[in-house]
Amino acid sequence: DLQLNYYSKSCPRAEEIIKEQVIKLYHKHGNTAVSWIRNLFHDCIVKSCDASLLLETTNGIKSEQTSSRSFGMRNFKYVNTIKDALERECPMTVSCADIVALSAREGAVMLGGPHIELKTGRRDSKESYVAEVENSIPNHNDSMSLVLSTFQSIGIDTEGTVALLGAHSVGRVHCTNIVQRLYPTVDPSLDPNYAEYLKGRCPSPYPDPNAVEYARNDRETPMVLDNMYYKNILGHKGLLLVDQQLVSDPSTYPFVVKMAADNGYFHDQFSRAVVILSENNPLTGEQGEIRKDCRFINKK
Ligand code: HEM
Ligand SMILES: [Ca+2]
Ligand SMILES: [Ca+2]
Repeated sequence: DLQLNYYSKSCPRAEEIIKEQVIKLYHKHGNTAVSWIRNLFHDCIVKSCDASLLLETTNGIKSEQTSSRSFGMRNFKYVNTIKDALERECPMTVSCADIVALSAREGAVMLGGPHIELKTGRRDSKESYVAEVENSIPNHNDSMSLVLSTFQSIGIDTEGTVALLGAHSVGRVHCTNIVQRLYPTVDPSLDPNYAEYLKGRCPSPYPDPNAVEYARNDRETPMVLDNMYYKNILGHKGLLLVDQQLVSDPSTYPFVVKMAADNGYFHDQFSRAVVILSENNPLTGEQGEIRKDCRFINKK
């Protein structure tokens, strides 16, 4: 089973090393911290928190990163920086799955979020589950009831789901994911002034998907994991349809109001939900393996 401080004997400085590396990377590329949080969601909700997301396409393996749901994900190469630091201290000991979990935890701290106590001892998958990605991760224009039932299926309740979407208080969205709400007519659930601003960011209804055209998720505090997200969506300034639906759906709306009013409550609920997400169906004991390189399964 997962336990607190799983590496206390085998690699006592493991958690400290991950923290040091996340801090270092944050100072070089602030958005790495944002990526670690998104990685946790995209890895853990697909089958298990098992670093399946990190596998690259090679003979016999098609990477989950190639799924359309992974669009916009970045900074995977810096996972290697963290793993290399761990390998130097304790070779073949710390799993990539625990790097996913703990880097997300430290990323949240760097972005002014809560410090979350997480168990460790996850092991790494020996396969990619690319075919399951689209069923496991909702699309940004799916209905709220589908989103809620997806999270429910891994034990995250409505309140926890509302809190997790608060991760959209940081980071960016590319224009391809926004333009349906701007052209040919502006979605009436968008604040008209905000829509004008977004049109400035995304001037074409047909953005080149390879162009680096995007808007920040939260114009107010784009690099702070705070409850500004909920204030924004209450003010009709949500970027994705899924964000705006938290306000229009009567089952989620009361939690939005509460989180908008109380950053501490948001952080508590976010922490609670991250723990559940990070403990989804882990590989433990003799299951899976400890990868040497997070991008590839070990050679036999
Ligand atoms: C139904 C649930 C969700 C949907 C449909 C969704 C969808 C998306 C989409 C479409 C983007 C923008 C990608 C782009 O255009 O570059 C995005 C960004 C992001 N998402 Fe989500 N998301 C969901 C839940 C979550 C959760 C639970 C987390 C973490 C706890 C999360 C963390 C992030 C982060 C941090 C970004 C910004 C990434 C960056 O700037 O590099 N999302 N999400
Ligand atoms: Ca996974
Ligand atoms: Ca923010």
